[in-house]
Amino acid sequence: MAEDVLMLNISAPVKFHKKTNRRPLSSAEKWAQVSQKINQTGQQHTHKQKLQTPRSPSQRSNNRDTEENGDRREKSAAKSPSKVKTFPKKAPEEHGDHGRPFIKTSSLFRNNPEIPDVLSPAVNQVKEKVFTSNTFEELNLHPHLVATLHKVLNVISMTSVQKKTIPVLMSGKDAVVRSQTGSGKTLAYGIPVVQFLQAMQPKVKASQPELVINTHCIYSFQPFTWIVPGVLMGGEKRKAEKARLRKGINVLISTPGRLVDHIKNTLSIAFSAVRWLILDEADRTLDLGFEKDLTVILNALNATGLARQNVLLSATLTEGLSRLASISMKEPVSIHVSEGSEDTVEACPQAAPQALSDSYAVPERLQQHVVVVPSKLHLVCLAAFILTKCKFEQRQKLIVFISSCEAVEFLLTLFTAVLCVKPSTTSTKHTSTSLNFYRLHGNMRQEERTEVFQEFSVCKTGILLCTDVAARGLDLPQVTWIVQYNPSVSAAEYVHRVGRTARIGAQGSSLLFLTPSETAFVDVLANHNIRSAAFEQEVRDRATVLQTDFENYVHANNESLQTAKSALQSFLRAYTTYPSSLKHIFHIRSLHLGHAAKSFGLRDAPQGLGISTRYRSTSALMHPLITSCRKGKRNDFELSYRTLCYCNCPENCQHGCAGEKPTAHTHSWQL
Ligand SMILES: Nc1ncnc2c1ncn2[C@@H]1O[C@H](COP(=O)(O)OP(=O)(O)OP(=O)(O)O)[C@@H](O)[C@H]1O
Repeated sequence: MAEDVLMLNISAPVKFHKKTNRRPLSSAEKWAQVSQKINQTGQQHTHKQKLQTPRSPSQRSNNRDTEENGDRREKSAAKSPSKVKTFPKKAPEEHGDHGRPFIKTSSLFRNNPEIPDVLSPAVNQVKEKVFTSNTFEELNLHPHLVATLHKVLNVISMTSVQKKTIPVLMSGKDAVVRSQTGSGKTLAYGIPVVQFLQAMQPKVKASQPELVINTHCIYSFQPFTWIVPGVLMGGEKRKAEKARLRKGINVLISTPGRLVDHIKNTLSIAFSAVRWLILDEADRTLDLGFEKDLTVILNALNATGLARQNVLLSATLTEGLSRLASISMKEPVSIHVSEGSEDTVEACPQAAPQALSDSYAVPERLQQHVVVVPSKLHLVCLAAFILTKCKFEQRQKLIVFISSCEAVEFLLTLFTAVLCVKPSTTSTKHTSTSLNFYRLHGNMRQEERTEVFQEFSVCKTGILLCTDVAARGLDLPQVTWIVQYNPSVSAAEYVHRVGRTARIGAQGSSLLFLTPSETAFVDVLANHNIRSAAFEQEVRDRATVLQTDFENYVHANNESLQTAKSALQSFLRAYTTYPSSLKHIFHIRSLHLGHAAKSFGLRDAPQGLGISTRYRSTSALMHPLITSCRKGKRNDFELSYRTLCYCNCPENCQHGCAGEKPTAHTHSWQL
């Protein structure tokens, strides 16, 4: 990376602050200054010109994007925008004009791989209608149950999956149910279960628990006081859970692992009384690790010999489920909610899952986007997107998916420190940029997770940085954007992630970050009939200002430096976990370590990464990373981005898309 070096004198801003006796400017403020300048000088210019930092006449005379030109722009942008000072290109060991050492850092815009055109393959989008005109009164339910649906849950008409599933389950049959995310699957099984429990005679006594096991939440219906739900999940104290079981519950909600734990260690579970087994997110239970747990659970249940109703549900059930269906179900009815497909198929255990195609439905009013960004620019692009949405637009609620817990923690700390402006103590004006960051990942205590979930549920605007713990099943209201900062490990997980928005008929958008070498993932998604649209973008000058702030923060002390390094390591580790079917797209060898390091605020590829004692297995992977370093390909970014927009909802599209073919729109990120 020797030729890819930018000299920055980071001590200059400190001098400037002392002289003026002002507090240091945050990135957001620096950007605001840049934007203001741009607005003042560039009102009548073209869109592209508007977004560029004003240049000297000599610079303006040469608009060609030569390397030298690029260098000059980056150098000037890396300084405080109000006091632009350029430095001649010097050897890394040289010193600044006051004897202060220059910091060596690689340029953001050089040696990036070429950005290929992302051609979105033709996709025959699977569509599912969310609502029907039918009401719950038609179902012969207990009047209290219907009243609770209306008054407590504000639910009047049935969704398609509810209309198809509730009668099947009330007739006592097993079912395999697939319908899109946010279409009301929980009530599709919750209502029959509550109807069943309220009708039982004699009423269940707390000391003789009837169990309904599922892996998802079920609503507590207030009028039926004898219906007592209880939850078992990792992260809670086992003793408290045992006590809860002993008191008596008749709806047991549990994760597979925790239930197995109790099967092996707790005597308080009366499996002989189990009447229902519901596996929500059933395809997930087949994932590595869970299948073994599930076998233990099924064996424990089957040992009782009692008849039981079984239900499997997910938005992404595929034929891979046949094994599970054959061991756990009796002649299940396959319910597949999608327009033009066989709606409800009576089937034998083997046939039912085969009736499910590989095409996943996504919510009709979801607009999906892909942005191709070189690794080096990932961090600033994410920051730019967050600032644009949450600072310049109102009521934006974002969920950002990140591949590891450490990276979530790192980005939370970095963004809070660099992007969130603290209120000025000298001014009465509240200058705080209202960026509310939250985080959710598997290394948090259960109580903490619940707290964050509740806070983010009720907040009007905010950014949730999370891992895939938030990808499935969570019903968070009014989420406007799903950002996949690191791509999901499968098309199914993509569907669940984007399904956290555009729920129950609402509008929503998603943005998938890919590096140039990962663009083939778009084809993988298209194979499952998932349609995406391309973004292109540029953020040259302001991106460099921001990147410098990130790097300064990370390199300010040893602690933040180590945190960044371990976040990078965790990202690399996560990158090795893509399934072999996707390794041709997401292979650790095609990652450029130096560029990936940049996206963690590190100035260069960390030297000692491979010697880490904690992640010895990763160290072996470092060598190919360094040797696979790609050099020399220059990347020209545009200052605006174009969207190729395929709208699933032509009637709601602000761009006027017909929905049939992609339409190009030009946008700008207001940095
Ligand atoms: N008939 C209905 N009318 C209005 N709202 C409903 C109806 N049924 C369910 N809802 C609401 O829709 C939201 C989504 O429901 P739910 O979480 O059950 O979806 P899901 O299909 O299980 O999604 P996922 O696959 O993501 O888990 C919830 O807030 C729920 O209260």
